[in-house]
Amino acid sequence: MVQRFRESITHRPPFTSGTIAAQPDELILFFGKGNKSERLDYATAGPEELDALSRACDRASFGLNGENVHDESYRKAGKLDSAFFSTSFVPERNKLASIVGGSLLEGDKATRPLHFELYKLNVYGEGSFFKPHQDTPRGGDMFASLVVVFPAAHEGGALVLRHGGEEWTFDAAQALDKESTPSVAYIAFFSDVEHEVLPVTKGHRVTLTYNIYYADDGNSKVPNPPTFVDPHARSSYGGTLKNRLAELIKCPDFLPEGGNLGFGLRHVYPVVSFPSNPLSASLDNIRLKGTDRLLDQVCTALGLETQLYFLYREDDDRASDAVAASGFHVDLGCNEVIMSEDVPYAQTILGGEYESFSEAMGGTRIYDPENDRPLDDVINWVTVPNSWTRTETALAYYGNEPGLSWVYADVCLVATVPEAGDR
Ligand SMILES: O=C(O)CCC(=O)C(=O)O
Ligand SMILES: [Fe+2]
Repeated sequence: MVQRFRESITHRPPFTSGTIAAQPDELILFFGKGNKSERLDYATAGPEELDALSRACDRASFGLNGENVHDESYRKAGKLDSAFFSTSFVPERNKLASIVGGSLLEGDKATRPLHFELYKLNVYGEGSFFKPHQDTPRGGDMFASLVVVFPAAHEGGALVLRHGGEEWTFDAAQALDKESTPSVAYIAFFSDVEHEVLPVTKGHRVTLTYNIYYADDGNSKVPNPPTFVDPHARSSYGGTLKNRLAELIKCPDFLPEGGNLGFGLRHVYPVVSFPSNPLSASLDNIRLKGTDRLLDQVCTALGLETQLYFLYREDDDRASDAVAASGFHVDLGCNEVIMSEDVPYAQTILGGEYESFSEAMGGTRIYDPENDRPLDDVINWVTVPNSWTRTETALAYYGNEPGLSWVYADVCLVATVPEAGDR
């Protein structure tokens, strides 16, 4: 059951979808092939204006064995290349780019800047569809596609996604119908996801498609990406997470006396250290996002208290050297210790005697600053802690030579499970 819960955290659907509010100017479209262009406002456009847009389109082709082919038994839709229309809807300028980046990507990938390349405008009139296919990558760093569906009245045209034996459906028409303010629907999916547009049964389904690329070499970092949980995740993925955790803690054999569950965070966060006191770092600035935020909410909703901790590892050579050299000798009785930020750093390092630790005494424990020793119960890691959010702390030590060493701490989340009778 722990395995099932763990999988519900790490196994995410390969797409993100939903609706977002659109500004009035984002719903204006200019299009045309000659010298004069036509103007269309999705907020007010009726069937005639949408028909005019449809007539301005070419027949959409698709890639088959490296060639563009027209085959209306495979794809029936109209298209305009980006040279023939103009829109002020720009994902990087509204919240969509960060929504897509923040919910599709995790870990250090989520901090990489993305480029959204406007690809085509498509009009799917009545009877239009696009049979199952994968999108042709247009360059090495393209990893996903984005479809934005504008609020033109239509029915049908749901997008069906298939990946790893699973299937999902996103009906943009239905999603837009539920909105009372002007909005667009969006869906972004990884390039290896097969997808299909079901036939439009009424009206006009007008979309913009974008190719999504990494816009860097993989080494640069955007320091503080926005906090976000996408609505799809909250409902379906969040629901699974909650059910699996509920099922786990309902079982009386699971941590009967209570205990701690530990989670590695799946996003990168900024950790601030204060220049006036290099031995302090703060968890205050961390606002959890994406999966991490969802997990925190799910734990809290099920009556588990949560807290962020710094995790110090014994297998960090430099830390052990520094500790050994600092002359403290308190046996921690475990090989990893985690502590909240209000533990002064000097105490942290009290865990000397690293060498005497045996595997049998192993495990991660929470440091108790009042008694200057770790608490008895260990952390049961549900997901492996990682080094995506890491602090470096300088530690001066005095041995036969004075020196300076760095100690690393990784941020993780711990949820406390009450004893079986109390949950
Ligand atoms: O319109 C859609 O939802 C998907 C379109 C598509 O798959 C494509 O243009 O490659
Ligand atoms: Fe496609």
